[in-house]
Amino acid sequence: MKIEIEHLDQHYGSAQILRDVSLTVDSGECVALLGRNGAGKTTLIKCLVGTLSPTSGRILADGQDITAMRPHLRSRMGFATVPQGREVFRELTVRENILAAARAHGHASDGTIEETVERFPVLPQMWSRSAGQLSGGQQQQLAFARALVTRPSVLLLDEPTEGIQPSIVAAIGDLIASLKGAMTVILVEQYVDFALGLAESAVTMDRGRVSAKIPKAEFDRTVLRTSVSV
Ligand SMILES: Nc1ncnc2c1ncn2[C@@H]1O[C@H](COP(=O)(O)OP(=O)(O)OP(=O)(O)O)[C@@H](O)[C@H]1O
Repeated sequence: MKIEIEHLDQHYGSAQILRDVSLTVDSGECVALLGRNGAGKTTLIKCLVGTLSPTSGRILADGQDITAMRPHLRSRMGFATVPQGREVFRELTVRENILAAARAHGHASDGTIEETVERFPVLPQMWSRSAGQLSGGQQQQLAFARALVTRPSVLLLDEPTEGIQPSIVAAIGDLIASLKGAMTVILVEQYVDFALGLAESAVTMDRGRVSAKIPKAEFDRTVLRTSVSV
């Protein structure tokens, strides 16, 4: 699915967080969204998910204006997210977390769950545990599985490596690499090398503004790393 963000502004009260953000992400493209703490990356992701409404501007999905569309309808349309902090349902079991997402999209019994869970060998071992008992890395894998059982066409990832041990980071990197081309991916990351290793293009965000999109061939010639380091 192609995503077009046009002149998006967002405010929290009187504070302007997003400033005239425009960005086009082609169908199947993986774009890295980089920037310091507080730059506005999560706010932009929430505008795409639909949990925040922009003050002005438009968001188009395959040409359809979805700016005012509610989150569950965007989800049905093919948007899925792995939010910052994972936000798994801690009181529910691993199975229940996955089943709830799959069921909401009509994929409870068509083989999608089995096919998805195969990608995360740790999850079947934890199947009946409550999600709150899982380690951070295991919860992150559950959050990915929960997103993927919806068979998304757009995957919005908000700092998937945050607070995760290196072995799981590598597994998450392999997973994202395997998804490339099959869905549009917007990858918010502070871990610049991880993001640039996966993305085909990158944008940096600074005080609510995004840079022009930088193609992979130009990653080394840009100031991407320094513009993000804290
Ligand atoms: N609910 C809120 N009310 C008021 N201000 C907020 C709220 N949420 C975020 N902000 C502010 O909006 C700005 C952008 O925050 P946002 O979380 O989008 O940044 P970010 O680039 O994702 O940073 P981080 O890497 O820390 O998650 C920050 O100045 C933050 O303090």
